[in-house]
Amino acid sequence: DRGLPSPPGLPLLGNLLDLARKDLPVHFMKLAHCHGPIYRLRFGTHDIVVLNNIEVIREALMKKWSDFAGRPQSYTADLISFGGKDLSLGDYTAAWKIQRRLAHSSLQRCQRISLEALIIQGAQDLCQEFRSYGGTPVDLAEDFSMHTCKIIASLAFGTTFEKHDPKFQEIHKCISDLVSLWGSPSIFALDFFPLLRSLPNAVLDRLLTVVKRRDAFVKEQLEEHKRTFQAQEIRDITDNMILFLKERGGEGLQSLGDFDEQHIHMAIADLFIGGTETTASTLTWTVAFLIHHPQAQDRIYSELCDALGGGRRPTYSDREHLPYLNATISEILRLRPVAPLAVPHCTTRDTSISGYLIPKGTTVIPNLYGAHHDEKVWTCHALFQPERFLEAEDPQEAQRNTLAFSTGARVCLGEGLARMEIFLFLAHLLWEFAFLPPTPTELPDLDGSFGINLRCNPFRVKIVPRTELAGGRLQT
Ligand code: HEM
Repeated sequence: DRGLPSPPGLPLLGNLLDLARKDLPVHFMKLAHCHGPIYRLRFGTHDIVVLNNIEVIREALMKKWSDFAGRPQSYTADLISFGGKDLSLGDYTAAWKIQRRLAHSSLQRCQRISLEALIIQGAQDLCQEFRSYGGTPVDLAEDFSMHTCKIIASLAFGTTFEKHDPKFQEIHKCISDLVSLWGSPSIFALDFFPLLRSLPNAVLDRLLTVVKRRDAFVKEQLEEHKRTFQAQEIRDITDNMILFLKERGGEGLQSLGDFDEQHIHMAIADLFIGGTETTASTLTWTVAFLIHHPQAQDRIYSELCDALGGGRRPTYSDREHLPYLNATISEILRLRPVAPLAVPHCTTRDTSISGYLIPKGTTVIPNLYGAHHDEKVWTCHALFQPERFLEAEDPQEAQRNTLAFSTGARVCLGEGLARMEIFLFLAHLLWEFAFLPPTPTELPDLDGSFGINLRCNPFRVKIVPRTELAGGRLQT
């Protein structure tokens, strides 16, 4: 990679201090101001290439998608996924390709059968819950997380959990813990400082306990589904995967090379994890921004009243008639992409970006957050302005410039599901309720906290039925 710009580092430690920053996406953007949209960071013998604008991200992940389809292998990822048989963290191997295709087709199949009705039911349950608060200020992040978890549980296992079911609460907590422990610095350090692996590590112990619980739950579901499986009646993602096992793997999976049942186990676990915190986090961010922008809430409400014309509840086909709600969703995904640095990629062969050589095995980080805040592409990039998607010279180009779900071989597998959930939940909630701060000065923090996810800091909100507002409006 001769000539690739490289911010100065320290002797031996290289750019460790850059990589250890909490606000990595923002820090990477600042480095891009000095060194250009693509640069290399070095740590020990590891090279990490960071991509900071839409052109270089598209060139790598779309145009040369197979060159950038790998994942860097790590000690800790191996530890939690039967030696790296992971869907989201697994490398670009023949077995991974089968795993991804199977996960994709299983999800598609369930989506065709029952998805919209399932999500609308979830949205109505959530409305019921919000009504029950009677205007008392609440933190609704947990409600969003529970309800999106219920939907993916239903798709994955065909199980309709009740919110208060202890088993559901346990697995929901297990997933939240896994996501937050995985992002902790002492886990990150284990991958780069092998000496630490022989020392006691309380965070790693907790992570392994949580992983054990996750695996016991997935295994139990798999075994139960195998017992009750009927080929004529494929009810959910797990059934679909068992069908694949029976059809293709009846004779011991030899025809599938390294692919085995642990790949199926991990695919289910990953869909379950991916389906819980991400969508919920986007919904929480939307409410936080809308509390700051009551005029945007009123505009969405007016649009919903016009499109629905009376008592009917929103369906997914209404999205064609709700441009401002769609623009609001695009703006939230732009401003606060929940996976701001995607998941690190790794080059599968010697390749290049912008004419710079990138050797095989290099870790590549697409800074999606940086691309969404590029002032050359987005005027007043830090401001919440849904109109930008409606008034852009080329609205489709504006859409293409947002990459919250990434792109290419590793594009988010749950994008279709997430988009439908976000739209239907918001349409139902914003049609029935207005979201207000508990007091005029208690407004949500809009900066959030960076980790592997970009999380909204906790806030309280007063949820008021539109029917209780004068003229149904927040603003006159
Ligand atoms: C707002 C919601 C969501 C956002 C913004 C989001 C974003 C992302 C991003 C940025 C990636 C990494 C892509 C890359 O490495 O280039 C990803 C991967 C992934 N997502 Fe999502 N996601 C969301 C919801 C979901 C849902 C609902 C599911 C499950 C049903 C899901 C399952 C996955 C999986 C399995 C991967 C790994 C794909 C692979 O490595 O091949 N995501 N997502």
